[in-house]
Amino acid sequence: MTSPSPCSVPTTRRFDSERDTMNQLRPDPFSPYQFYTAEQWAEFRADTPQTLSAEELQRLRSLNDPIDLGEVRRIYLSLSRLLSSYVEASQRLYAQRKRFLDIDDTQKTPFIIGIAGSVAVGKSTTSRILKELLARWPSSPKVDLVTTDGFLYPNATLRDKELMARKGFPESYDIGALLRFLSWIKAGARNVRAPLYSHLTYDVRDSEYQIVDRPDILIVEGINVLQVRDLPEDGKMVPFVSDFFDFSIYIDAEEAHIHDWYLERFKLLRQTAFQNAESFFHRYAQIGEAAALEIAEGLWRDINRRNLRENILPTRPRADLILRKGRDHLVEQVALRKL
Ligand SMILES: Nc1ncnc2c1ncn2[C@@H]1O[C@H](COP(=O)(O)OP(=O)(O)O)[C@@H](O)[C@H]1O
Ligand SMILES: CC(C)(COP(=O)(O)O)[C@@H](O)C(=O)NCCC(=O)O
Repeated sequence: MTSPSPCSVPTTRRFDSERDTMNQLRPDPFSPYQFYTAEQWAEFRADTPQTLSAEELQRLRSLNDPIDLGEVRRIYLSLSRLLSSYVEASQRLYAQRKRFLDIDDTQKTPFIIGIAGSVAVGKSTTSRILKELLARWPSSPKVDLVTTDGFLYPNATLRDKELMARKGFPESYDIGALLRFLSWIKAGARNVRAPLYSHLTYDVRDSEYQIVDRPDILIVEGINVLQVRDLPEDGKMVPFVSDFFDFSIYIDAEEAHIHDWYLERFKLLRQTAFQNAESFFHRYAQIGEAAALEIAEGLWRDINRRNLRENILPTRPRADLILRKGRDHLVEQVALRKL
């Protein structure tokens, strides 16, 4: 296959928010990333077969995500092919290291993919599609997906710590539990439990867990997965969640678009999930649309946008791959780390 050439000329793009103007993805000769338009990226698909049907895709996509099979062809098949070469290379390296150390065991180590990005940017859809595509490789690997919301502290604890308005910020997660989970997975432990979160009750589920049993590939999705922590002065060791990743992806979009998607989703949820009397947000289905949208604006501005600016967007340069979406949710640009 002849490789498509990357975009070499900086693209002139309009960024509405002041924040994005400072952080825009701008191809430059010294960037650690190689930039591709969606069309250039699509050529890397080569002969990777399209294994998803329209019905399956419908099931995988989130509420307000218009993703179609064309987008799977353009973006996700190339990504699946790239990841297959990373997984093969990592398995070879792992086997060589065992030979070097004269270790005689057949235990496998899962390949871990981290998926980061703002609330409402579409991480869930990307993660579910990747999970399906990777599981359909000819080698039929076992692929599991874990979301980090299960590792949030329960609401009772967040209330005690006065962190309810900081849900999703680094301090709202039990990072120790997430790190322990990842070390067990990497060590090849069997039947590791991951806690689960309910968007309906807006809380961690009580005594309900997902069992992760030695997958070949584990996808770990969450807004916080590329965050680094301050180093303590007492010399205590502080591993980062991303230390466990073999590959990481950041889903990116202009802040103004993510804001609109959050609001659009809130409107849709008012007509669907919030109608359920069990929903934490049920009261927002019962008030007028203008009042409900004002509340959604506040949640976006005071929690999710703040978190995006302070904790999430600053982690973008740590990703191996960045998928930059346009207004219509479709990926317009792909940046792959070359260094
Ligand atoms: N209040 C809610 N009620 C029901 N589902 C929700 C609610 N908020 C978010 N979701 C769903 O939870 C999933 C994760 O959402 P989010 O954390 O914003 O990440 P992303 O939009 O990047 O996937 C999405 O599928 C979304 O549709
Ligand atoms: C649960 C979330 C923090 C996302 O968690 P993640 O799976 O990314 O760890 C987010 O969906 C959320 O609830 N944010 C708080 C503000 C809000 O209600 O939108």
